[in-house]
Amino acid sequence: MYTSIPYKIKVSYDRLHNLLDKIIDQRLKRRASGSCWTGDFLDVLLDHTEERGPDKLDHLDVNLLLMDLFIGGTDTTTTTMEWAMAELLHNPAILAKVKQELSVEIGSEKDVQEQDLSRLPYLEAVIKETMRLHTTAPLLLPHRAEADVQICGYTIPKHTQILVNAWSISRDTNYWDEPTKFKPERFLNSEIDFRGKDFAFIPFSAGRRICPGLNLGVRMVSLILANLVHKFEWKLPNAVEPKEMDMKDKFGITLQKAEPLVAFPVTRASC
Ligand code: HEM
Repeated sequence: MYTSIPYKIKVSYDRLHNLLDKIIDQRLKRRASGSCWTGDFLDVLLDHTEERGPDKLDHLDVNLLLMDLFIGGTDTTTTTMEWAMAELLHNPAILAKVKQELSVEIGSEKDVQEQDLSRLPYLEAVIKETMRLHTTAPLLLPHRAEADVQICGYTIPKHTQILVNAWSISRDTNYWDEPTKFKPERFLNSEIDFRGKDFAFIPFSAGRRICPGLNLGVRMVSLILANLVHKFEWKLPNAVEPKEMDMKDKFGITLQKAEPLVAFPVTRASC
């Protein structure tokens, strides 16, 4: 099944596959013993294995679906988080604005909660700008034409593999002013969103195959970033100046930082 992928990745996939098998088996035993239905995602999927009809899944379907979510949801969110933190440390004036927003809206005593996120427009702009400048999946995922199509005078034959360069789109000077600069302000008082209707900004893709984890991903990244900034001061190692930080990227399915970010958290009280 995974014959065309590198050996190291295959081993990780196999381990994840086995781990998920164990979790599914445990849950099946619990369900068979009559323990209560938790209503979580796994229970809902397993309910579909007991159905008859076109929606019926088997245990392999459940395993592979969960694997898809693990694979789709891990590198993407951690890479976005790392870039967002790196940009904030690289741009102290922007970091100060995020802190200011958090201090006014949340106050120093409280943690940031999910329901607070709608009151943090500057944080949201920082996350959008991170996804624009460091497009998490630069070529999205490969697609394939189901039929011959004509686009702008070009013929795309049926079965052609299509890669959409979302990275280059989000740096196109026809749509973006000073595209290589990190400027969250460009998203303030702007309608541009990443939900697939603005084709100049498609970090989650668009259309039927748009990332199904969009809402979860954005919430996770926003909540974690907000609390990291709100609860800690951050120091760079070896007295590196923010402007000297290495901000180069390394091409891959996800666009990682070439040099992993290293920074030390210091709790507010001990600063
Ligand atoms: C910042 C976070 C994330 C980003 C930037 C992101 C981005 C993307 C992109 C660009 C695609 C390819 C869409 C396409 O062109 O076909 C994709 C697909 C996918 N994502 Fe995400 N994603 C994120 C978080 C998540 C999370 C948290 C999950 C699940 C828990 C997830 C699950 C998936 C799955 C299952 C697919 C494949 C969908 C399909 O094949 O139709 N993603 N994501």
